[in-house]
Amino acid sequence: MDNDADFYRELPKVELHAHLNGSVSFQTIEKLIRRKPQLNIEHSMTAIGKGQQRTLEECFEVFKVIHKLVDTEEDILMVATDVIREFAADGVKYLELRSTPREKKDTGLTKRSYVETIIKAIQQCKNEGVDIDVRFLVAVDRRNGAEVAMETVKLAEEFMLSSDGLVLGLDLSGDPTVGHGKYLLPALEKAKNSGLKLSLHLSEVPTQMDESDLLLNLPPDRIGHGTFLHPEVGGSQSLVDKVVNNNIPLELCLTSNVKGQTVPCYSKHHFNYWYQLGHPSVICTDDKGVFCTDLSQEYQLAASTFGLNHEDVWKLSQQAIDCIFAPEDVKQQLKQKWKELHPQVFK
Ligand SMILES: CC(C)=CCNc1ncnc2c1ncn2[C@@H]1O[C@H](COP(=O)(O)O)[C@@H](O)[C@H]1O
Repeated sequence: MDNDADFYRELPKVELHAHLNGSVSFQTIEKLIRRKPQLNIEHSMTAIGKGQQRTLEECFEVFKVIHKLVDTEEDILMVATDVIREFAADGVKYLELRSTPREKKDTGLTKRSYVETIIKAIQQCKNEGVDIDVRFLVAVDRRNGAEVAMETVKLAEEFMLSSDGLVLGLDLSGDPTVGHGKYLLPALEKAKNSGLKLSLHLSEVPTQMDESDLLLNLPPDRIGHGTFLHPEVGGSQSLVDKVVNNNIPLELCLTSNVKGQTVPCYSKHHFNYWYQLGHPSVICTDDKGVFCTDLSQEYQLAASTFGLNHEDVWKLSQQAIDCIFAPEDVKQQLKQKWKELHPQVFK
């Protein structure tokens, strides 16, 4: 068909869980490879194609390869502007990008200039009139421990105050099998107390029950993945109760979880559990470049797997507006936009 594909492309969408360096498209990787031929990097090392799967460990190796390709301010500016334009072309009207500030001595890249460059990319796209509202979450890689987490929080706080509302929060991500969230608690508490919104990757693997129990007490403002929170997959009712009682939305990434093998197949994805509960859940891409997907495809997959019709899908994309970190007036503007677009999408 492709009226159906057209519907999903035209559907206005909100993307809340997109890691910048995981979102780099084939075309942009091509440009980066041309800039750095000496690295001998091939496409097969930066993406996981259709029908392919990798272990979690292998997936995290992919990010290391992409990080080698993206290590100057110029690279970051190109990657961020390309990613923003691609999300806009996919019908995303509001995007919260996240990325881990990195420094690279030999290229002069600092963590501060890293964040500044992403802000510059957001402003550049805005000035060009790209039809998308983009905000930024500063990411903490759990691998780097408590001290780096605290430094990152301080940087995020500064940018929250100086970026005119573009920097809204903090993301906790990185290889879930490394480190323990208890060491990061002081940094996360500081972030929360200063007004940064918290989106935490929780229970991405089954061994994180204690950590999730602890971090849910903060409580976070949103949860990334939450794959193993519910009792049917080894989580617990008390974890579910904490999520439900605090009304914490989940960011759910179907293809990422299937390709990374934390979920056995689409039909067993925990989207169904939370959707049936009526709990706020937002479909997201995670790493659209690495997992060769886009948000339209992810909505279409959720619909075909779980039997949602176009009206259900519309409601799902509209409900995502209530889960954004930007303030109330932005939510109202987006709701108005959805209202205006409805006749066009259902023509
Ligand atoms: C391996 C797999 C199935 C990935 C999907 N799930 C993920 N879980 C945790 N952290 C992630 C995931 N995807 C991306 N990241 C984080 O995002 C980084 C890449 O984007 P960036 O450099 O922060 O701009 C990775 O190094 C990692 O720290």
